[in-house]
Amino acid sequence: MALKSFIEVHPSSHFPIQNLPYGVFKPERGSVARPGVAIGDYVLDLSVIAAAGLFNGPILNNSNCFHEPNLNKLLALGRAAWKEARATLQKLLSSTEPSLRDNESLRHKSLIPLSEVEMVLPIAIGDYTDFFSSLHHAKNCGTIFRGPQNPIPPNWFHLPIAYHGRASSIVISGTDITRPRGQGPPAGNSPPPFGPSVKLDFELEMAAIVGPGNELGKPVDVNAAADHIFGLVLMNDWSARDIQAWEYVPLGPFLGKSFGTTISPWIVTLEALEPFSCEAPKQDPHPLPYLAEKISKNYDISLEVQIKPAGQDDSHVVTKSNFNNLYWTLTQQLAHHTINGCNLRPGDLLGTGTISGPEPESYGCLLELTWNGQKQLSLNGTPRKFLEDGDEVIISGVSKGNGYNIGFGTCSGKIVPSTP
Ligand SMILES: O=C(O)/C=C/C(=O)CC(=O)CC(=O)O
Ligand SMILES: [Ca+2]
Ligand SMILES: [Mg+2]
Repeated sequence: MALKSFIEVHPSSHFPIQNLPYGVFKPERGSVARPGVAIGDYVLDLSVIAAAGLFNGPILNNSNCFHEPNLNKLLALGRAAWKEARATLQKLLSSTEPSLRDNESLRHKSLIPLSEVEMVLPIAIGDYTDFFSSLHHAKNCGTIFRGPQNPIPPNWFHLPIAYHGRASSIVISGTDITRPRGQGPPAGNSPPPFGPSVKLDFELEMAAIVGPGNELGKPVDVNAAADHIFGLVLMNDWSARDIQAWEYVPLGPFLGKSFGTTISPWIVTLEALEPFSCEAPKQDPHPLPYLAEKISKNYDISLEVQIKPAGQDDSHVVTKSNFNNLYWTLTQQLAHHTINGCNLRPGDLLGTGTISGPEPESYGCLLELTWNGQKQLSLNGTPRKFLEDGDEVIISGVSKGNGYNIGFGTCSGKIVPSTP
């Protein structure tokens, strides 16, 4: 029989007992942030569960990792600790286990309605890297930025291309994004125009949260790389296409992407996603030995982006994609990142790159959806080429199982005008 919680969970909920995603929250304004897991419409306060001595497995019984304002200590402990925490929490929340179910005062202290809490960034992010792993996205961007002759650079099929992103401007879902100002491409011999970006875009992405990481000089083997990934979040790599198009030659994205990156508050673990793992696309040419993995895994996660235009009450779906559109796997990305000896640390964030599918309805950003503004979208009659002030972008992600969902909730942000 399917695992069931004593807490009522609606079948459409993203957070059944099979999921138990991790986040960090404040029960009320001004209170201290602490780790929790989502269950139905509640968050379970893990600092209260730890203080009650209920993390009684061999690895976690004396750990203070649940009394921290972020998850970095838990991330550093590695897969054995994560498995122990999951087993403890699934048992504690199950319908047949009395220790929390029948303890009214503990239930009252540890289970808080999600509607009452403030979610904060769940990790301290030391470094953020963004990959470029959807073939469709690479092809479309290449065509738009560099022309149709050779849209995909020759290195693309041999390595997961990436750039170093900016960790300081990563924000939690719900944070407003200020329209960036900067230089755009000049027309003819005129000087470059300067001002608020006129081509502000979203990018539909997910990101991996790094666990223990590796010592400087010691690469991670691709077949062991999954043990270094705690879980996934939704991510919006906001991009100013005019700033980007002018600045990116030859060193890659800089100010066109460093003004804000939004992540969802809940980290869904790889354990919870395991039932939705699927074969990754066949790679041709065969990758070099350090990237050739015994098991090449993707995940079946349905992704959707909605835009709620300025001044309107309803949001409109602008694209539907799936995580399984990625060509390079998470484990190949991580192994490649460390192959030169570069060290990854607990809490590092690895963006997948924009997740575009093959069909125009599955493109992962407005640059592709409107072909750099040559076409416009209709949001129930409201035209859009790029984002306008007041527009809200809402990403959601879910894996649909037999009678339950493993969901990510949403990742949203609203554009506010440039500051002069
Ligand atoms: O093709 C380019 O020059 C740039 C493409 C991007 O903007 C993509 C980037 O941020 C990586 C990604 O999201 O896939
Ligand atoms: Ca990106
Ligand atoms: Mg960004």
